[in-house]
Amino acid sequence: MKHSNEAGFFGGIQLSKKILAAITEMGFEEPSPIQTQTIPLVAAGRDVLGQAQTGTGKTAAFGIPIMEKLNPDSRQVQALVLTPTRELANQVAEELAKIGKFRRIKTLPVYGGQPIDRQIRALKFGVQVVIGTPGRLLDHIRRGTIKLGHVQTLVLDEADEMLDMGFIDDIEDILKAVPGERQTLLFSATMPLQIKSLANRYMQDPVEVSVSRENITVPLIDQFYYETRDRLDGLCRVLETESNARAIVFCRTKKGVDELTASLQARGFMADGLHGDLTQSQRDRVMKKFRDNHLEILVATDVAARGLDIEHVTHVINFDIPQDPESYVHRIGRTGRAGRKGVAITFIEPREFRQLKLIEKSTKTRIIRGQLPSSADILDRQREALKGRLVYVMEQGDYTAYHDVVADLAPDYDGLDIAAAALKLLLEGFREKNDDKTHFADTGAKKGMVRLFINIGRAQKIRPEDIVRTFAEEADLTGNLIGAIDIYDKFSFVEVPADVAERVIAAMHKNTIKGYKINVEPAKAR
Ligand SMILES: Nc1ncnc2c1ncn2[C@@H]1O[C@H](COP(=O)(O)OP(=O)(O)OP(=O)(O)O)[C@@H](O)[C@H]1O
Ligand SMILES: [Mg+2]
Repeated sequence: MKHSNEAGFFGGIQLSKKILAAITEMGFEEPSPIQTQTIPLVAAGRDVLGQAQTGTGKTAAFGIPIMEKLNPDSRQVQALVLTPTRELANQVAEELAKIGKFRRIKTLPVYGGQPIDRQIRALKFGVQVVIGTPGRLLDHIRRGTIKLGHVQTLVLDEADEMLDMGFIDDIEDILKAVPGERQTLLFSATMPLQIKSLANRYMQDPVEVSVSRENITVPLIDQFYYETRDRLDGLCRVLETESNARAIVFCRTKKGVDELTASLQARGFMADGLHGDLTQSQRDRVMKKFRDNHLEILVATDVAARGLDIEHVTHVINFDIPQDPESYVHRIGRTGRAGRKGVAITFIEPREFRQLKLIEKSTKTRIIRGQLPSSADILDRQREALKGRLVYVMEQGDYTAYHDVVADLAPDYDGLDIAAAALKLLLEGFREKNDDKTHFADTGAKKGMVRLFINIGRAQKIRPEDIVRTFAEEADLTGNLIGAIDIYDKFSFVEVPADVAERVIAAMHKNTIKGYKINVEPAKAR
């Protein structure tokens, strides 16, 4: 190869100048342990079963030697990488493209939910590396729109997931389309024994590289659990105390994701949801928002558990406890990546304690019992944050319009008192004394009314009129209620007279609108 005489070193590994320039541009200075151990093996053509903790550079561990070996002058697909999710296919494609940039190697992500015609055109034009999810790849294989006869290297990223029941048939079908004489690479942070033995069927004399057999979770992640019966309240407390958090919150089901997203949005958090029932363009939009830091909270199913590398995720929160220890390892691994610190929080109900212990045992880690922040803690933090914002406003200097207010009060009140009262007003809002008979929090509702939060999930076909009518009928509040209900934006809130609020909630709990279960609860004060 013509580049082989111009070489340099990445740690102790010899690489061509072009690859070295690319990874230097990516900010890589030293290889990570999995890279040190596997790059030479992959370069030498061996089959490798690679296991290393989340966020320790497994992508480049296979990506660097693959991009080094490929022939950029041939337009045949020479390497095929399989990933379990579309988002991961995209991300791996991008990382490989960066590594191969100066060798002008073309990579193409191929997954469902994207127009197939565009993919077919790109494949026809010729690419050297395809990164795809099994379903769409099979589609191309069956249509004859992808030729895999020149594949030299096959990678199963998240190998244990790919060889798990859900994907195994598809994988076997794809294997039939690639040459038997090939290099096979399997990577994951978790490699259960039964998967390992299964893997042997697809590999030839594989070398097993295991960087962290003992400790499969990342030591830089502080792991806590909170035991509570009101997880939504607990989550809000956590999120409210962490003012600069960028969190991924995992739920067990798609419906759970929708409901939690709506609840968080209704409480004013910048949150959005990700799961497999959304359209691809919705998924792309949410991912982009989160990556660009336009979202504080990504609420997701396990579709986001594996492989995703999003900068500066500070917290991973298991709103629902993961189904198995592997899922726990991968979920929390979305934080604490590439040497950064992270926090993982798992909410459990008392009956889930055993499940938590099982996770602790099989991951050989300790998950420390945490104390949920009290309302006083939250206020403390908010006061601190307020101080910062106040200084900012003073530095900006654009508040002379309020001088008169202070000047009016100044003869009768102390300046320190005026300022402190103004801050209290800002943080806690305005509440008249004696207006607090119910347990409903002050949410800024009109006097004598309370605000109820309506969780309509994804039942977006419901019109405001349907809600009003059902409220009126079912709570037996015909007549006077209808005029009293105010529908707010996205019809997330209604305001009802304080004295009927309890009845409305009870009646709506038994009820559905157009077949959808509608959850109604008192809105939380913010
Ligand atoms: N040698 C290196 N030096 C600095 N950063 C690196 C190095 N290798 C990889 N990285 C960066 O570390 C981050 C994590 O890498 P990667 O996504 O490959 O981890 P992973 O081991 O595949 O994790 P997971 O198990 O979650 O899939 C990425 O942002 C990647 O660019
Ligand atoms: Mg990975």
